[in-house]
Amino acid sequence: MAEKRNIFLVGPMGAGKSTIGRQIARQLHLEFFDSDSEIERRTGADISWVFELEGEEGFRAREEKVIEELTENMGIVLATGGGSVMSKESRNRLSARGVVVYLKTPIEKQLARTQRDKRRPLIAEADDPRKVLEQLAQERDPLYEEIADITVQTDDQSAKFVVNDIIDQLESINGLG
Ligand SMILES: Nc1ncnc2c1ncn2[C@@H]1O[C@H](COP(=O)(O)OP(=O)(O)O)[C@@H](O)[C@H]1O
Ligand SMILES: O=C(O)C1=C[C@@H](OP(=O)(O)O)[C@@H](O)[C@H](O)C1
Ligand SMILES: [Mg+2]
Repeated sequence: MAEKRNIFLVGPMGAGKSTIGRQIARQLHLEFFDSDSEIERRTGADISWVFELEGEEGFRAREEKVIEELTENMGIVLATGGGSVMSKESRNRLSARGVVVYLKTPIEKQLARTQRDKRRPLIAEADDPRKVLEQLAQERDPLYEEIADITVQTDDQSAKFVVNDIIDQLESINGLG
């Protein structure tokens, strides 16, 4: 049997990492994790509360720890938070321990898909969410590119289409599918 490798989803807020990651896991019969959900489970607080109490720095430390531990697994799907690639350690762990799928998404789509919610304080509390997303993209896009094994555009494609596209591409990578 082929070695069971991990699948890690990276990309900006609203790219669909959590939604698509869960569906890929279901289709491939793999266990699914979401770094934000894991932080919420461990702290008993929602993401915006973690930001409020511990600042972004505190949240990033938790995120790095969760990624460190989850990347030790074998045969999981992990949806990361959009800022996880800011950590060099996390980038190294993600690229060493699985196939990294970058969900590339234009800011227009990100805005449409991200309503005010408790998981995205960086834009929920911003006066100009578009500007924030543009700044984050400038900083982070090269980091997503740096570790991506597969890049998928998620503009107008349905989540289902994106899931099938990723699974097709995973099948052509040695050891998966
Ligand atoms: N390909 C897609 N097409 C349309 N809507 C999508 C797509 N992918 C995700 N969504 C929707 O966008 C929103 C944000 O998706 P989510 O998975 O939370 O993104 P992320 O985890 O990357 O921030 C959700 O409401 C989800 O249903
Ligand atoms: O881009 C970011 O810095 C963040 C993205 C969020 O996750 P999603 O990418 O799943 O929305 C969440 O981790 C937090 O609000 C910070
Ligand atoms: Mg998510």
